[in-house]
Amino acid sequence: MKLPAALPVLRGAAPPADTAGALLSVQQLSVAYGQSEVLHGVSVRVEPGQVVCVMGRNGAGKTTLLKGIIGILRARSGRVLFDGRDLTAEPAYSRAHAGIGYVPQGRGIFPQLSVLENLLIGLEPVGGRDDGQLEEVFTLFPVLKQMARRTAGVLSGGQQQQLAIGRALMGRPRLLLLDEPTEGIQPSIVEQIEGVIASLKGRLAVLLVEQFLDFALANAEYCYVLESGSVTMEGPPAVLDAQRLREALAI
Ligand SMILES: Nc1ncnc2c1ncn2[C@@H]1O[C@H](COP(=O)(O)OP(=O)(O)OP(=O)(O)O)[C@@H](O)[C@H]1O
Repeated sequence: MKLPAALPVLRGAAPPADTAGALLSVQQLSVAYGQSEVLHGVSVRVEPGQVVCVMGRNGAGKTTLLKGIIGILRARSGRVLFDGRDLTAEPAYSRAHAGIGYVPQGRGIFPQLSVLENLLIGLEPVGGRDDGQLEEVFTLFPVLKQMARRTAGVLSGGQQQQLAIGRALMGRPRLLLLDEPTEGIQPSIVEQIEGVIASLKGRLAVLLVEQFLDFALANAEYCYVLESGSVTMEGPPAVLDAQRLREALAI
């Protein structure tokens, strides 16, 4: 993808004060591992149906941000609001029940269980009810239907990624957190995952962590760049300074 010509960097742009209309509003979130704070006052906003990308080099704090949003890691300070509801003190399962789906880096599938069993586990946030999600997931990822009875551990990396996304979709999330879905995946599957994200656009909001710049810029409507645990750039892909972006991502 051709990057746009250099335009102003929106460094240190003030976080949106109002949360009206936002599906997700992360406000000045700080997260620490023990005494070591790695996320410093990060503010991120996702509108309903919007695809938003978080970029940054290794160790910038992208995964920590997603874990702070889903509640695997607790906030040291700041707030996580979802659909106007303050989830900051809520455990991860409450956030999943509220409508946040999470596809962790490395996929987090259960290798000993079958593909179908993995998918059915994804129904937990909706009380085990399948109102057609399984067929929808099979339509999005036909290979999962073909391999439904197979042990998930035998799937290729790309198939496991599809399974992880499919499992998250079984819970009918309104926001999907995707941590590096293209990592270690062959180009044809990257295209397929890109197609799925495109097909989800408008129906479901996606907060995508991605190091693959072209993938991020092609798919996101708004981007944040994290450096050392802080947002240093943000804006729609067309207004991000291409040179500065490459420097921030060390490309
Ligand atoms: N369990 C942990 N205990 C202590 N420090 C951690 C832990 N997990 C991550 N960190 C540190 O927190 C910082 C941010 O890590 P994080 O995994 O969020 O970065 P990232 O941007 O997702 O990187 P990557 O692209 O490599 O996944 C890094 O300095 C990392 O070493």
